[in-house]
Amino acid sequence: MSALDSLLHRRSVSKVGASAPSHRDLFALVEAAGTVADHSSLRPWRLIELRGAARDRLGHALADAEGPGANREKLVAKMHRAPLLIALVVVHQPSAKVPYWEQEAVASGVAHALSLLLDEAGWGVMWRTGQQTRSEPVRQMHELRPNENLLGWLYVGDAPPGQRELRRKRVNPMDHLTEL
Ligand SMILES: Cc1cc2nc3c(=O)[nH]c(=O)nc-3n(C[C@H](O)[C@H](O)[C@H](O)COP(=O)(O)O)c2cc1C
Repeated sequence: MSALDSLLHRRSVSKVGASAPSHRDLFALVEAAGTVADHSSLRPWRLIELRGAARDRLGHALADAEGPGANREKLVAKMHRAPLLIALVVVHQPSAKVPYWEQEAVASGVAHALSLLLDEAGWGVMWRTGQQTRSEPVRQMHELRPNENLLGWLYVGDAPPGQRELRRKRVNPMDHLTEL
């Protein structure tokens, strides 16, 4: 499939099944996603796989971040919407030339590319975040270093069988593209 076709047919899948790509399955996709444009090739990103009980620990960290009113059970259950969560991490590299925002743009590009590649490989994927994404308990649960921040998680599992739902509405290029 061409990049054009892959993008036009991509859909986020909110309800996925119990199978997920293995650690090894991800290698080729991560290698390809890592080819995005990257000023000074700083590689300012990394990914963390969360499977099994790691998802429970994330639910508890989100509940800790929310405080006393949190519905802990519900938050833990939400982390089980997919068998694999891939945490997206921007790793800020010291650089006089490349500011932080450019490095976030690179990490975000990797995340979009990986999401597209997983979709093209037949997996169901959805990028999710939440208000507590950059909270201290969630940082600690991921063992982030001081120069790292989360960009959310790709929820990955097998796509439901049958015809894929087509994109409801495409953007109108004229609304987004101008000339000077
Ligand atoms: C950084 C980022 C964070 C997102 N967080 C959420 C989220 O927490 N919950 C949600 O329902 N959708 C979230 N989305 C949107 C979905 O991933 C998805 O794009 C949306 O449901 C539209 O579906 P589509 O990708 O098929 O157009 C997020 C997207 C991005 C890029």
